[in-house]
Amino acid sequence: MQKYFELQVGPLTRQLPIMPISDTLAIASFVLLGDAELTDYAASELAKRVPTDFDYLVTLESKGIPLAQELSRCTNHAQYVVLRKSVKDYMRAPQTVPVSAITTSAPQQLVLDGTDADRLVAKKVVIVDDVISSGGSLQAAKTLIERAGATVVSQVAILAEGDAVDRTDIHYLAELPLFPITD
Ligand SMILES: Nc1ncnc2[nH]cnc12
Repeated sequence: MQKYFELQVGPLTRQLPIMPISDTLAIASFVLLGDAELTDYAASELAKRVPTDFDYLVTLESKGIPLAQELSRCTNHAQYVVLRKSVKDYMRAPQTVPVSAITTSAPQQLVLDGTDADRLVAKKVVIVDDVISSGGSLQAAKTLIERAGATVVSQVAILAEGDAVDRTDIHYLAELPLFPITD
């Protein structure tokens, strides 16, 4: 029988299906894409937690994109930057770093388009994502942003998962447990 974790974010409740991702670990599957209500609520709350003075939000493809869009609107920022998972033909001088993520077994990469890298030179950046878990994606994002000559002034997410709940260098709205599989 399908098991669920009840997630509470402020006044909003969601039933997240618990899905195995390996022989030993299951996660409560949090899919922000398509959840307009939660995206808007989370953005309005995160807007209170980001510094007043920053230049760009930077998010990671793909689940962070609607959140960055709405958070940009809430904080009056006309543009934000999306770090992609693959190099596209239309990119100029893309820069890549390897990344390991809890939900993807195959090696992944994170890509910053050179045009976006130029925009980030000497800028103050807030990284925004849906979930921070192992921190692998966040670290890769930070590496790309700093290589471009920008400074990360804050890191925010809707959820912190597993050990990320103890991090003091991120702001988040709710905790998400991991579910070890024992038999
Ligand atoms: N619990 C989760 N659900 C969806 N994506 C994730 N990425 C990291 N943890 C996740």
